[in-house]
Amino acid sequence: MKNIAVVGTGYVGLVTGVCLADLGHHVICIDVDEEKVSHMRKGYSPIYEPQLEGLMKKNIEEGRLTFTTNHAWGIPNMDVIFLAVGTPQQQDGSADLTYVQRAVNDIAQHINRDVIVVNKSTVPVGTNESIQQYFNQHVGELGRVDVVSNPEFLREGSAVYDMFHGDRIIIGAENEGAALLVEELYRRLKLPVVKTDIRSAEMIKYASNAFLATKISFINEISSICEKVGANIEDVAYGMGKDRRIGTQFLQAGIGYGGSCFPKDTNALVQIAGNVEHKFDLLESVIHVNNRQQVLLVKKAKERFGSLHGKRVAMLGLAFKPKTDDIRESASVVVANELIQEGAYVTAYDPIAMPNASKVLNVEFANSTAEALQDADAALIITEWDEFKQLPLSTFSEQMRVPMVFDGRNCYTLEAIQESYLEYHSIGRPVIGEVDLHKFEYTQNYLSEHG
Ligand SMILES: NC(=O)c1ccc[n+]([C@@H]2O[C@H](COP(=O)([O-])OP(=O)(O)OC[C@H]3O[C@@H](n4cnc5c(N)ncnc54)[C@H](O)[C@@H]3O)[C@@H](O)[C@H]2O)c1
Ligand SMILES: O=c1ccn([C@@H]2O[C@H](COP(=O)(O)OP(=O)(O)O[C@H]3O[C@H](CO)[C@@H](O)[C@H](O)[C@H]3O)[C@@H](O)[C@H]2O)c(=O)[nH]1
Repeated sequence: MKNIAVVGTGYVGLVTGVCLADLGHHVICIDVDEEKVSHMRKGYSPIYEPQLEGLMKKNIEEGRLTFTTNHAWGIPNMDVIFLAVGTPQQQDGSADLTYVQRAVNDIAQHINRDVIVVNKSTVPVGTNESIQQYFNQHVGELGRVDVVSNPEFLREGSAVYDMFHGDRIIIGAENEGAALLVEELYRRLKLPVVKTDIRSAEMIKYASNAFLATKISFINEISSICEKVGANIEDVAYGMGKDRRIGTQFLQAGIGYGGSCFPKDTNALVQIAGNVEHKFDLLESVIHVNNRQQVLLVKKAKERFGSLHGKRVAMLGLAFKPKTDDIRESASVVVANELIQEGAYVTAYDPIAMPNASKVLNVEFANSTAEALQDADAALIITEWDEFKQLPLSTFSEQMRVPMVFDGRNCYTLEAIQESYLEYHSIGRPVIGEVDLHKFEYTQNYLSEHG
């Protein structure tokens, strides 16, 4: 069992640290965010991620997991140092490597022996070679550093599960001994290991995310054609996915992909490809389709009402996907801002993500689905939380002023909708029901005039 430091304790670093500790290693998680660290020391996870907190507490109690803000305490005497800091998007779409550079500098200052630095941050091809050169120049006589690229493929909302049951572990290394040692760290997981050179490992990460994003934009384009020709995207995706060469996963049509990875990684790969010789036209279209898809519900609602000015709109779901409190690049942010711009009054509800959303969204927040739907003229479903999928459809008709639903995640079967009193617009499927908007307008005018 090895002594491991993990630098950067966000989604990737914390899950990596906790899971490596659970495999039996001694892990010190280092983060510059003092509040986060003091929280984690007490066994509280700063992020909502199923299974994570329980596993964290267990490994703290069993003495294999500690947290610090102090690189000088965490870095010396380690066998392996994982790097898992953020690589956000810059204005031009390329990856911002500021945090990586700072963390590498922090690590270099405190290395006192031979060590392997394993990079899990998603970085442009060539970055890990630059990191290797930096260590070669700055660590000197105190120890030899071997940099290994080990990109991460976990999904938020199922991160712990993915760590233990991933499809593959990618190890990119120039030094065979370093690659073997990293493989050994994960041995108990019994997962397939792909060993390659560093540049190919870096490329595997970007290419994988770009391909998955392409699948989503492809099925979203097909869903628009389904709407035009009267086909049903659910049946089309199922029928396509049964072909094992295509596969059923990532063919869920909706209001586009969000999150901290697909948007930034697709943009970064477009930048890596460049503007002239290898211009990545296909991926640029994927991004364009996704931007269009994120505003689709607002477009549909606007078309249906004529104008959204003064309408009360309920937004169900804010997280970029279920089972996470992350709203980074979520369609909800785009949708809320569009609605506000159109002059609508927005009330939003999300089972988990409201504290994060309240930092960036200027909307009203409700305490429950029913409260959000109260007197609404339209409901927009943004995230397919089970809570919404299991909602009796009568809740919409009972709570809303106008029972008009725009479902961006196809949460309900058309059969169930047919038995409800809703007008229901979804993605790539026929519209069901038709409310008489004149009747509702008349009632509203009558009530406002006569009290
Ligand atoms: N979030 C995901 O699902 C996911 C999955 C696979 C890969 N990735 C990649 O992994 C990397 C990390 O992503 P994330 O979502 O975990 O980021 P994050 O923003 O959640 O966490 C990064 C953490 O690093 C800390 N940090 C920054 N500089 C530091 C330093 N010098 N020393 C110590 N700590 C420092 C920050 O305080 C923060 O807590 C990114 O490159 C991302 O693209 C993310
Ligand atoms: O069929 C689908 C599948 C996903 N999505 C959307 O795509 C986004 C991303 O979903 P998902 O991939 O499940 O979550 P992430 O946590 O962003 O994980 C992706 O990004 C991570 C960061 O790089 C990688 O590690 C993972 O392998 C990769 O799946 C979300 O907005 C989903 O709603 C769809 O619209 N349709």
